[in-house]
Amino acid sequence: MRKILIVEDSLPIITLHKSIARKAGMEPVVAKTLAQVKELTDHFGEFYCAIIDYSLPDAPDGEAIKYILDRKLPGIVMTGMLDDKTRNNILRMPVIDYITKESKQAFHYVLTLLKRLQNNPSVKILVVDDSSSSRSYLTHLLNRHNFTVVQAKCGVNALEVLDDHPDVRLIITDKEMPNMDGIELCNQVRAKYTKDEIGIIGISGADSQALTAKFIKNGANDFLQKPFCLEEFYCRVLQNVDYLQSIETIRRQANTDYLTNLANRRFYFETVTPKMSLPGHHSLAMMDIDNFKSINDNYGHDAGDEVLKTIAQLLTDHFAQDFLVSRLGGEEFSVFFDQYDFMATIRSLDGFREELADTPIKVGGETIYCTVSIGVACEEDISLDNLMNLADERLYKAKQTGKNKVIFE
Ligand SMILES: Nc1nc2c(ncn2[C@@H]2O[C@H](COP(=O)(O)OP(=O)(O)OP(=O)(O)O)[C@@H](O)[C@H]2O)c(=O)[nH]1
Repeated sequence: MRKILIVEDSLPIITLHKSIARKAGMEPVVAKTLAQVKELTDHFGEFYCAIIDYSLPDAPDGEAIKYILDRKLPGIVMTGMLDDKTRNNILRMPVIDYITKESKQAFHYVLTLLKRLQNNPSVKILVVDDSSSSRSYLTHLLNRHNFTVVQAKCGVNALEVLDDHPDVRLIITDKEMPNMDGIELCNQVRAKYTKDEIGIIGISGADSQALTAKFIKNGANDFLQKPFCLEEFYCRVLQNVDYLQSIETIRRQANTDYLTNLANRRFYFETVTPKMSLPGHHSLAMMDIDNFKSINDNYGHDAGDEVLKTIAQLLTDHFAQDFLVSRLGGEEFSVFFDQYDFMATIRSLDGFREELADTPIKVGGETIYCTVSIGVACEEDISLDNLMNLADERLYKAKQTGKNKVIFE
């Protein structure tokens, strides 16, 4: 478990911070004074970050913040002092963020921030600017929040970097650049990716209000005017990342079966249908658990759910490299194959069937064994409906002729 250093002298706030740290999956260690912080210096390497109160009994003017940041431990500052002088003092230091203890909301914000910091390494941001010092500065700011950053020196270079890093989620781009400027880059990116797939924040030093609209009209999600204040920069980046992640979550939930985490019926049809118009053979398997009703009746619905999850996991283990595994509904699954070696497909399905039959599924002290019947079809020039119907007919034949088998003709 990651450790977090809490530098705070107020007992109620220590209690709050401890609970927030645990909710964020971190182990809190408390220091109430700068002297206690200094005693922990040799252990700074063990901490993920620190939450630091601006004013401590032996460090009234932010001295603990400086001490901690100078020793490269990332810090979030909390303060009850709301004046501009303190704010400017804090923002001159390389803090992750600073939060005023104005309300309960501030502590909620700390929790969100701690969760984000742990999640941000999985968020890749592309910084596009022809000035290497601007690129470095922006990269440095983003690294402070643990984002993964890649860079490009112009629009053309950005498109190349994007090809190499299709997992980029956000682009922060300057306007004026040689080869291709930020506006044209927006256009080019939008030809391939929607605003929900990749966010774009345009940045420009030019003092023109029209530019904001131009960036947005050409596909940017947001805009920042240089020179920007750090707080605004982070707010806009975090807001855009949050938006993109929310969309991603909604999309994942809409496409995924809640119980097994496999693709659901909707996603299966949406994804497989375009494949059918490609030339060549297409093959898919329809499968159905044998006597599943009696599993539910004998062991209960929860045990039935465990069986479904076990089968889903085994299907993923066997066929993740194939095009798509889906739970179409109830106790019915389908695998759509990307390769046309039909006999190899039959062998792999039969291997799966055998392994499932030999897999003990343990639920609440009981051990359940179950089997599946599988129908497979492989055809050229056929609609998805017809291919599924053909596989279904063979699945029915498998059920009628003893179950626990693969039928492919
Ligand atoms: N536990 C659980 N059961 C489900 C779920 N969805 C469907 N079922 C059950 O799946 C069972 C399907 O039963 P039947 O269609 O009679 O098929 P079967 O007993 O497998 O018989 P055969 O297909 O002939 O081998 C029903 O009891 C449904 O309630 C689910 O999400 N969880």
